[in-house]
Formats: sequence, C-alpha cells, structure tokens
Amino acid sequence: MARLSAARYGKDNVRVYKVHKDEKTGQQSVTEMTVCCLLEGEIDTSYTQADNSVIVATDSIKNTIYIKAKEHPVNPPELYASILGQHFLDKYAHISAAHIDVTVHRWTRMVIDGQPHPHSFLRDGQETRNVEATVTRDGITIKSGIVGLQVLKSTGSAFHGFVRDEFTTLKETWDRILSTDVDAGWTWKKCANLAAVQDGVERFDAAWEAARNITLKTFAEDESASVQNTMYKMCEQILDAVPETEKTNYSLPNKHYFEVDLSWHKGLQNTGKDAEVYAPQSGPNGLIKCEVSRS
Ligand SMILES: O=c1[nH]c(=O)c2[nH]c(=O)[nH]c2[nH]1
Repeated sequence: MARLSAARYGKDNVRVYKVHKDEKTGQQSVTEMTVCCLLEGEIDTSYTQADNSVIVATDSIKNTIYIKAKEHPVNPPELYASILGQHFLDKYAHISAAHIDVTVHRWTRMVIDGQPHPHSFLRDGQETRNVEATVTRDGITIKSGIVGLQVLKSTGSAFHGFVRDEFTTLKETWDRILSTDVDAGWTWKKCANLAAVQDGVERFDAAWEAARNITLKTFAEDESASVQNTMYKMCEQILDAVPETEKTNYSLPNKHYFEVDLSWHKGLQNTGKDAEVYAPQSGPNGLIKCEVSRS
C-alpha cells in the first residue's frame, strides 16, 4: 500500500520588478525579486484521485504574485512574503500553509558626478537578500538571510592544532587567505498573524543591515582561528543585535587558495613568507555550517 505522506505545489522562479516613482522629487526606486510560492492543504486527492477541483492552478498563483506586488509594498520582503502567503489562506479554506521564498537582487543607485542618479542602478554583486515565510492559521514564521556575499581577506586567518594522523597532509598555518561566499540566516520568533508582522516592520531592514555589517566587520577584524570559530562569533553578535530572533545560522564554503612552488624556475621563492602568486581552487572546497540559538 502506498500513502501520500507529503505534498506541496506552486510556482517557482517568478521574476518580479516593481518601480516606485516619487512624484515630488522625480526620483525612482526599483526592486527586482524572484519568488517561489508553494501551497499545502487538503490537496491529496489531486495526487491520488486525479481530482483537480482542489487545485489552485500554478498559473493563478503566478498571477497572484504580480497582483499582490501591485496592491502592496514589496519592501521589506518579509512583509510582502507574509501578505502574499496570508492571501492564500484567507481566500482558500482548504489551503493550510503557504511557503513563500523571496530572493531580492541588488540594484544599487548609480552615483554620477558625485550625485545619486534619479533612475539608474547597477548590479554590484550577486549577493541577494532572502526571505522564507511560512504562513499558516497558527501564525507566520519568517527566516531572513543573505546569500552569495563574496568576501576575501589576504591575511588575519590561521588554522592549526587540528587532528594529525595517518590521513593528514595539510600543514598547519598561522597566516593564510580566507575567502567565502556568505550564506547567513536569522529566524524570527513566530508572529501570531499578519498584523504582528506589520507591527514594527522596520525591524526587518534594520536586522538585515546589522547582520550584513556584523558579517563584514567580524570577517575583516577577527584574527580567525578557523571558519568555525569566526562564524560562531558572527552568530552570537546577530542574536545580541536582533532580540526578536530565536536563532541564526551560517553556511560558509572555505574557498582554498593554494601556494605555488616556483623554486624549480631559477630558484623563484614563492612559498611561506615569500608567497605572492597563488592558485585559486574551484573545488573541492570546505563547507562549514552552524546554527546558534538562544540558551
Ligand atoms: O577553518 C577551517 N576549518 C576546517 O575545518 C578546515 N579543514 C581544512 O582542511 N581547512 C580548514 N579550515
């Protein structure tokens, strides 16, 4: 016997752009995001009995994403995701959960001749601001984050004292390059309803800015003993800075840069204290993850 033990469906990769035109100043602001919206509920018969009467078509879900972006603010993304998810619960009695993922892409205002340009923007990096909201009739859980923020420090990182045995070839180092693509998240205490998300809505932008600043400052200033220890310090500070969060997490690849021994060529010294030219590695890479909660 088979049993449908989990099911959700919806539209993924819905790309949305919204412009805000300030009539007074003539300044325009833009937001570009990619949205995924998946629904759960009493939809089992659509899988098990070909009963399409319980299906809100994924095409209609896509339309709803655009309509809600028109009717409501898309910033902060935590609010837009909550509004969008709440719509599906309010509209369809048989839907019990809406899972909304929003990925916001960077469009940073250009500065031309020292002045912020009123309507021109540049993509300054692949970094995105990410939100995962799960809306149910019991409340709204939101996880916010940063993905794809690429950073490198050319010194101020060590790695020694690790297990040495018959499997070990890595040398200990007191000075190495540290580089990663930051994937950071912070999970908010559950909101009872949409009004609770809206109440003090500025906390979402403030938390994103704090988390980003903490990440960069700690990465730059920490005399890193390991990726593990540096990311833990970041997590602790985010929990301190954003009291409405219950846990925080990082997932950091350790992007290796190998020294190149060039001594075979006319005795060129390029290792240890003489290292200047390195070979960046595309893989394999370390991958270090953690989640830190309030005790
Ligand atoms: O910061 C690090 N953590 C590790 O677990 C590890 N493992 C490794 O080979 N290099 C590093 N660096």
